[in-house]
Amino acid sequence: MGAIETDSTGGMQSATAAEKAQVLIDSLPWLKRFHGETIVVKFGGNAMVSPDLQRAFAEDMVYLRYAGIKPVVVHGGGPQISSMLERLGIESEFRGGYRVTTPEAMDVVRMVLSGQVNRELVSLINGHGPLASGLSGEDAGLFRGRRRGAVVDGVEVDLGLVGDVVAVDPAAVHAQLDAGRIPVISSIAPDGDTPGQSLNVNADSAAASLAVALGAAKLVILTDVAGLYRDWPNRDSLVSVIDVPDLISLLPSLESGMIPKMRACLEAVEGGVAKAAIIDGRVPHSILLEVFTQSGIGTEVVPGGSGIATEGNVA
Ligand SMILES: Nc1ncnc2c1ncn2[C@@H]1O[C@H](COP(=O)(O)OP(=O)(O)O)[C@@H](O)[C@H]1O
Ligand SMILES: CC(=O)N[C@@H](CCC(=O)OP(=O)(O)O)C(=O)O
Repeated sequence: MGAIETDSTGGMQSATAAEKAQVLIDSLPWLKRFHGETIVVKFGGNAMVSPDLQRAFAEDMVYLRYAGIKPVVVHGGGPQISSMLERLGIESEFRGGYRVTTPEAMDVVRMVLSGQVNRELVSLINGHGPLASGLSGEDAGLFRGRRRGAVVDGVEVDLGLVGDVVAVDPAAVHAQLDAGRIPVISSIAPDGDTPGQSLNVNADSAAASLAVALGAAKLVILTDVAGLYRDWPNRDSLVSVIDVPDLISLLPSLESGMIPKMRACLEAVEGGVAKAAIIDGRVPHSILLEVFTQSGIGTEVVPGGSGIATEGNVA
């Protein structure tokens, strides 16, 4: 598409009819590849801070749905939780990429994710028709969680009410998909060991567990950077494709938010999802570019074993 002039927002201001048609035709192999398939999309809190980006994201989900693909949204809301905690004067800190979650903070996490962010996304999608339906990981036995800690600088850290998803019953999601809906899921899980207790699950990790349970064709994680940087924050070290063995060796050197994200990609691909991608949610409609173009954007994690990692050559 090098010949097409674009404006500052990436719009095709002066594309000819033939060029516009070519863009549509170029998507044909991907429409065929993903028709009838499930794609789990994780929408991160940092990628959803702008109302315009939220609206574009909702359009993309509707577009995928009408293209015959089954999108399933798992959302975070870390910045939104932090801002509510601050307003309420409740302290919170991150250790090893996870929020240390007290019982008081857990109430806020649940209120913001299931009561605010989930509702906003559902209503934005439903501005296009009655398509989206909100769920929490607590609904209909969707997720079962177990408390986890973290190891920071070689020391075991208690994260409080933070958990991993250890079992998924995707029946409720299948029911929504069968009804033609777009499920929108918040990352809260009931604690399988303590009835009545909810756990705060990192949304990347929840999305990966769900992608595996659904047998999704792809997991796409939207965030606020262009992808994985091998040598963060060196902007020349963006990784375009990385295979599982290479990612496993890179994981111990990663920092903060990238740790759960790359662990999630690993879990998804090792669980049978053919590809997991980290893409830049700040680019409007980045998900369409990821799904419907040859090179995709951002960083793709693939099973591999062939040492195919490449840097600095993102499309
Ligand atoms: N190696 C890395 N590559 C890319 N980003 C990194 C890396 N290490 C740390 N980061 C940080 O991780 C952040 C993304 O994680 P996070 O803030 O949790 O996003 P989200 O809200 O989308 O889940 C980036 O904005 C960046 O600051
Ligand atoms: C345990 C843990 O850290 N949970 C996250 C859940 C939300 C989330 O993952 O949001 P993003 O996708 O926007 O980062 C949190 O409390 O912030």
